[in-house]
Amino acid sequence: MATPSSGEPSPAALVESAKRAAAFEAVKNHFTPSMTHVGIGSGSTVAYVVEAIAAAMQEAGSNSCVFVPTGSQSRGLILAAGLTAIQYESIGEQQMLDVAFDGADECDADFNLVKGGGLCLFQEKLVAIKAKTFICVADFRKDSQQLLTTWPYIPIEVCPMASSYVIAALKALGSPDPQVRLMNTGTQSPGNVGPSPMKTDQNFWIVMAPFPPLLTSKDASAAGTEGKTTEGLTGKLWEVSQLASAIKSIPGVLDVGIFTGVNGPEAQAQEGQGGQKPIAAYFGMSDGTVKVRTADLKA
Ligand SMILES: O=C[C@H](O)[C@H](O)[C@H](O)COP(=O)(O)O
Repeated sequence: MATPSSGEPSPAALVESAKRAAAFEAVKNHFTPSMTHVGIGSGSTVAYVVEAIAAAMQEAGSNSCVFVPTGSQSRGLILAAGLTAIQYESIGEQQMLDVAFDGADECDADFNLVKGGGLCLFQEKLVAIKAKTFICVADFRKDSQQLLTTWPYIPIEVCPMASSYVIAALKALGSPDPQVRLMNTGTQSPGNVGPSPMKTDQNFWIVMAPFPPLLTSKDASAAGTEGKTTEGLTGKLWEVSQLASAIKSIPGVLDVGIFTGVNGPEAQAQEGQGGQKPIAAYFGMSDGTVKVRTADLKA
């Protein structure tokens, strides 16, 4: 395999600088130190969001904003940056977060997301739907027309005792080979015959469910299927939100790593609070620029 000549950044370094550029641009456009409550997602890209927020707060000499984490890794990032973390449970019923920032494994043309590739999805969804606006921050690999084009599976958080039942139900929905996500370590304790399942912050398991690429609602309307499944070349094709609700309704599923439905302003126009979908997605590109996709806010 060819190695980059000296002086050229490696592919991994390019991805990291793309994540950082996207994070700093998103924070510049959507965070102000006068905000009071901000949600912080999980994953490697969000680390740069926290870095950018901490720098903005330090520059403003402000320390009045509190941050709501989406799991143990997220909480660690907030505290390590010298920021104040509060528990999700302590947020009042009517209190909304000014904004929430989070990463994604894939973002489609209609701002539906796949999330949970780093085992976090349930708390991320709780935080997203408590935010007035949700901003997605990612690198160029995550920018897609349809979900599951590049990312290979839907992460689903399940109660361990129900995992076999959930897997059978996912096969019935058309997933070719759903699997419990296992630790990729060779270490085994005596009597333990194989690697253990990875555990989420809720002590649940993740089932990885591959499906053919998911139709956006526009794709489904154009195909005349109105959100129902259709037979494609690779088997059943699902519209994103139909599949998300079919999976969510399987007994034993805590939540599904598809963020879909409405965004924050659309939810508020319907007298709700926040929404699962971001209003903007920032993608750091390999050439150092940042591509910004902004939802058409009709609400
Ligand atoms: O489980 C993890 C979260 O959903 C992450 O936000 C997502 O996997 C993206 O992570 P990263 O920024 O590391 O690509």
